[in-house]
Amino acid sequence: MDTNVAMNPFFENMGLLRPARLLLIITFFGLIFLAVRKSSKSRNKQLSKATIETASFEIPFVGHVWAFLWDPDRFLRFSREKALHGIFNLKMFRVDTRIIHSPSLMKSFFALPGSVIEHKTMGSNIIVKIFGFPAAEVPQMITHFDQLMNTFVTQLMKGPGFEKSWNKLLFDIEKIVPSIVTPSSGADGPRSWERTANIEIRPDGTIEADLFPLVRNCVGLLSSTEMMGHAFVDSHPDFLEDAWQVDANIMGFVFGYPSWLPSISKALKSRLRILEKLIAWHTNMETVGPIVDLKEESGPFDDVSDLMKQRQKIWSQRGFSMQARAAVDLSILWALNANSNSTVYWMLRNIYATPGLLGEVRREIAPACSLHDNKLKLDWKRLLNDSPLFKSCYFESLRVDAAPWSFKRLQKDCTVQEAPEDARKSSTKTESTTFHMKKGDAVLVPADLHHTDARYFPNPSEFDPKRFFVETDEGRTRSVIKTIRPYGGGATMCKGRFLAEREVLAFVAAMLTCWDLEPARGCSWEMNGRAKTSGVCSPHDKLRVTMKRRFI
Ligand code: HEM
Repeated sequence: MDTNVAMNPFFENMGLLRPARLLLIITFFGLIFLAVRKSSKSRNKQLSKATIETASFEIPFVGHVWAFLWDPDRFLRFSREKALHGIFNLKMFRVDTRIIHSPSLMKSFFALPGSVIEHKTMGSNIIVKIFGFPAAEVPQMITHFDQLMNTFVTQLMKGPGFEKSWNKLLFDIEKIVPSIVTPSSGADGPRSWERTANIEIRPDGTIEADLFPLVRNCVGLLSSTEMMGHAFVDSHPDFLEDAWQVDANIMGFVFGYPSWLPSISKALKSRLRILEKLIAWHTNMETVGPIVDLKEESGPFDDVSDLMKQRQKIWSQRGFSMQARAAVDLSILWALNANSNSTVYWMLRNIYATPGLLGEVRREIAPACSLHDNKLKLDWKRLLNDSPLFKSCYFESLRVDAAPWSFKRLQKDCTVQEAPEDARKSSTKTESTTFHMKKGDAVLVPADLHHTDARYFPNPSEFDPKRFFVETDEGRTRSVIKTIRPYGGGATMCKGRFLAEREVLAFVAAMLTCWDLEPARGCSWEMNGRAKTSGVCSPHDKLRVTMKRRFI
């Protein structure tokens, strides 16, 4: 007999206690069996399967295409109100297009693995269509996609580059904003943003300008210089004008509108001008070598951001063409400017347009914004963590003015789950519901369909920042983004979201501290509609303002 077994008291006593032990074991496993059965029964009770409802107005063969194209926003909102759940189906010709808009379903959908929502091929094809990336290099792009994307994560979201990036950006904001609309009297004539904003200086020293182009170009010039450095920006001082042309024709590029259409032809010329300058910039950088490894100064490329320096090394190591590098950099310039610049505009306008809010916000941020020697100093921690009203104005501006649509195609069958509280009818509110979707289905997540849903945001068209307030256990008020989705979700969720938040807050704080704005004659803070873009909306109207320095 094995001595170890003999010495073990359990086995020693086994013979004596066998019937009792057997009973014990049976009882033990019996209890486990009952518990498992009970829990699986109750799980089944709390989880029901449902088929995805199809929206009204389906026409044979074309499905919902007509209703959708006629007035997409109205049709989607109508269908949302009719549906039992936060998901419904549109037939686009023969393709099932699942529209998802409740918070739990969006979360469940964006959590699906990359094998279900493949993004590298789709992302690469998009940059071919919109930004002129060479189609022949798509396979190479897919291979190195993660390595290139990771530079955003380490530089703009976390890791050592993150703090450095936004500290640098803020350093320059502190210098630039007080002189933001002090027009140049340089020999080169007015800068492009001065021209597009139609700046006029009045005899009393006040400035009159079109607010949207002013804000969008000033913010753009600042952030693009931080990202690319002076060598690129100086080589093409009007690059932002060209970027706006591309931005205005994104959908035309995606759907391959013919190049003889005047707007597409103009946008193609703009794209070409930027690409040529970016190609020259990359070619010159290549002669210096990987700048990120240089111990000594790199001359005109010294002020290129670390993000771009790191990417230059990868481009070079992986042997991408200059055209490919330029096209992707154009997409970055676009991502950098397309949404945050407009958010600064909307946040300013919303604060001014809401009775009483301007004074309240100024009082809150005053301790975080101080002026010394005509330079603005921002206390970052305070602005970000101790200014709940101000931060909520940012979230509320994104809720009201950002309307990005995330579009995906499923590579595999999958299920998504809706939490009971998101079901629209009380009868379904006690249980979670799962929905099955098939390989090949299209999925659209229009963020604004949730942002305008009165069940989550009462009086959705009202600008009410306090809806983002939460009380902490210590009785403090904090601002929390809650369920809005201005940055999309999943693997392709915006990589610049932290940078954007800081950039927008810094710029708006600086503008509120340094300037008093008033609508010029014939204009008003009242909104006259918004034009939908791929992300944050553009204004329909032209708001001209007079600007007066608050501190001389
Ligand atoms: C308020 C400002 C911004 C908003 C509302 C915004 C919104 C978005 C949205 C909706 C997407 C697509 C997400 C999806 O596919 O689900 C996106 C992607 C992206 N954004 Fe932003 N963005 C902002 C600012 C920025 C800034 C300042 C940068 C800096 C470069 C940036 C960089 C990117 C990049 C690189 C992607 C592509 C991510 C990927 O495909 O993996 N964004 N953004």
